[in-house]
Amino acid sequence: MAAEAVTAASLCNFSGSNVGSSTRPPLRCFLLSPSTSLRRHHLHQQRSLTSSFVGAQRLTPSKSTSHFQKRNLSVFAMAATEDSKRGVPLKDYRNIGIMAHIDAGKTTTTERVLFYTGRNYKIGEVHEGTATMDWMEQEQERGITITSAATTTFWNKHRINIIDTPGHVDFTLEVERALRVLDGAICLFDSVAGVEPQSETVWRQADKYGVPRICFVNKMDRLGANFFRTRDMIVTNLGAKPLVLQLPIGAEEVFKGVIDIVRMKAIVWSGEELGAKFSYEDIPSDLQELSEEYRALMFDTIVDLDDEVMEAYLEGVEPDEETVKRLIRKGTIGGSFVPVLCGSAFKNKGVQPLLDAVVDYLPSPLDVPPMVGTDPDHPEIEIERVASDDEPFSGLAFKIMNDPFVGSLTFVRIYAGKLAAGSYVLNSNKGKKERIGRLLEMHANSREDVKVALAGDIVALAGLKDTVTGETLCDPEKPIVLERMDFPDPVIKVAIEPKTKADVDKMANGLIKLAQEDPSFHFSRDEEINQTVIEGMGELHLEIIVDRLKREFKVEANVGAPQVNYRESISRVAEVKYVHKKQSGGQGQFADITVRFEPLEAGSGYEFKSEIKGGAVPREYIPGVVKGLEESMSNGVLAGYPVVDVRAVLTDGSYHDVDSSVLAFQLAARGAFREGVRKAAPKILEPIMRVEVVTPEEHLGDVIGDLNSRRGQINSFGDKPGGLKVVDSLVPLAEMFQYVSTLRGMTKGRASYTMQLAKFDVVPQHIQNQLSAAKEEAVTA
Ligand SMILES: Nc1nc2c(ncn2[C@@H]2O[C@H](COP(=O)(O)OP(=O)(O)OP(=O)(O)O)[C@@H](O)[C@H]2O)c(=O)[nH]1
Repeated sequence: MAAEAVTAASLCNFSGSNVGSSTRPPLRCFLLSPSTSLRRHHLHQQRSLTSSFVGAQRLTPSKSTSHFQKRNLSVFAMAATEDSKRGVPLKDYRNIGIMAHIDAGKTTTTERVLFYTGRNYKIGEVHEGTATMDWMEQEQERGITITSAATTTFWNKHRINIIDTPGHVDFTLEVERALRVLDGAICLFDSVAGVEPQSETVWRQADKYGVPRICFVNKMDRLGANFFRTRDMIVTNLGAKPLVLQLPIGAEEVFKGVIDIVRMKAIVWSGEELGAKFSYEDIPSDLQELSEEYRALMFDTIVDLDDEVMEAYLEGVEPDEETVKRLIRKGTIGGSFVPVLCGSAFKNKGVQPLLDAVVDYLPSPLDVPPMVGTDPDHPEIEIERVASDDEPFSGLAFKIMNDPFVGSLTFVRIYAGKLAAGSYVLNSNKGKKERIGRLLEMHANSREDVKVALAGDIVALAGLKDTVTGETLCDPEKPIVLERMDFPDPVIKVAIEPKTKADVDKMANGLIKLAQEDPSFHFSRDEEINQTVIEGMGELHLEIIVDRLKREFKVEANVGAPQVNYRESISRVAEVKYVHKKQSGGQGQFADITVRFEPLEAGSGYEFKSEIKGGAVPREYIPGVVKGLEESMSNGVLAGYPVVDVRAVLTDGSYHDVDSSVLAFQLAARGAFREGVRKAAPKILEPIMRVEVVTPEEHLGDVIGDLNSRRGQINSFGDKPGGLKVVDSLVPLAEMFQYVSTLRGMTKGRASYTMQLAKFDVVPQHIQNQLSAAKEEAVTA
């Protein structure tokens, strides 16, 4: 199977020197970004805004909520009072993720973290395909991490929950999901490749969710490793402010360890095998001056965060280690800067200090703003949940996985309160109760049944029936809907058919399960062409779905050619009067409506509004109009694609005392839609992808020529270390199928690309004609 990106390793066959990048720290004295409190206030507001926006869109749960509340109150209360003694105080929790570009070493680093925290008994190497985090078969075969598995581990009496996040662009939704439930993150970079395109995407996503980060410059042992260049790229490519807390001792094959700028000590590893010992030593004399410069720079940066410390510092008193750590922690959590560390996960150097930094600098659930949700029955009312065991139970389901042993597992981040096995909770999005069968704490290669989970925990629940990703589970007595995630609509689809008739039910069952796990995956039955269609975020995404059908659900399927998810919309306002009349024999049908169709901003979807006055269309018939219009919206007039960004306003109409009915108005609405949309200058829209290609300079001409031939629009060019060029472009998705093979062929496998949805735009007229003709052909066939 073709992966959509070529590995970073294959790009970087240049020899490493520090060309163009100074080891010296940049000039001191720079302005800090907005103060901690300001930023947190902003973040808080941002979360609140999102939640009220989402709340307004959400369907209100049915009345059964309150009935259910009464019935199950006692069960919940009983279960929650069971033994729930907290082993680790909440302030010592770290819920973190590891984010990176593909192949930067996320899986290896996670594996090492699990080894050094003592939970991983037998370590797996990624290249041998046995890494324990990659527990799905095809991940092992492909050597890429697709799903986020949550793993609990312990370091220095701190409980660290790690959520593994995927690096591949087709799985950005997984990254978003993980970011939602994290309190902090490690951002990994390959010290040879520096900041790569996918890291930029993930970095922006982390900005969106206000996730504090520390950076780990990995692979310092590789040929071409360059710590300082990566630090510079954190400034130029990510617009972030790095705070260098470690300097490498050597690089490439003579990489020995790191200098700890906080303690002013060298940390040197005795070997490179798993479990190699390290010792604190004096800083090598050739690095003494540089270390002092970076220490001074660190002081300059952190003292700004505390007036008293600043005053003392200006008078020549350096803050002590405890104060330094406190201020680094404050600045990291407040987003003033990002600590930068380095090492080689593969060669077992730098992992323990990285774990110390997670504990020292990343936030606990108490350090981030309280979770804000809404009242299920009154979405306009906001409710806050402080991270505490004493608050009502509130948790968010962020991942569903099919486990071969336990069945379906729902991963939940508990924001507040306690959750007991055997208790009942409320799924407040659906207004349905769920019984908690088993509560499992997940480790990389083992799972532990626990009786009670507490605020801050990430646990897997077995036995839930109705809950899907993104939904809230809460105390039935104190219902809350936490923010829902926005899931992008799929951009690509393929027809799929089981190879044997006997597999029809099995396939349907598999598709239902997979769609529950992954909200960016949709499937539907197209009765017109008698086919099942699956939709997703990219070719690889759908290939993996088909692969999982085969492996997990034992369904062999034939798959059609991928197709783009086009949309239809209108360009101008048009009003139409439509009369539906049938009055020959028996009961007649009569409905008369006037509807105005108005174009809306991109991304607005579809809206209906009634401006009927004086009962021109009686109230009981309006649902008929709504239904008729809604049905038509899924089938545009040009080529049958869903219609978006349109408001339909019912402005006038008339009815007949005997012959009018809901059905007659429904049929009139369909007619009004057909005529009205035709008058409103309909258009077909296509997904346009932002495509970023990184290529050696000698292939730049070919890459650009090829993008142009794909209707691409080149936005900008840039330089990357090692004579690489970056081309930033917008290309219609329809032109990007199998791009990976073309790019490989054209550049001898030395270029890579990333791609994500940028916008929907109007297709050229000749393509519109082709799509309309194809639709007509399919209907007449
Ligand atoms: N030389 C060197 N190689 C490393 C290091 N860390 C990881 N690698 C190698 O880099 C390759 C990719 O590492 P992974 O850990 O799979 O990277 P990943 O970021 O999890 O990749 P995806 O799962 O595809 O996102 C593997 O062959 C690793 O052995 C390192 O510190 N030094």
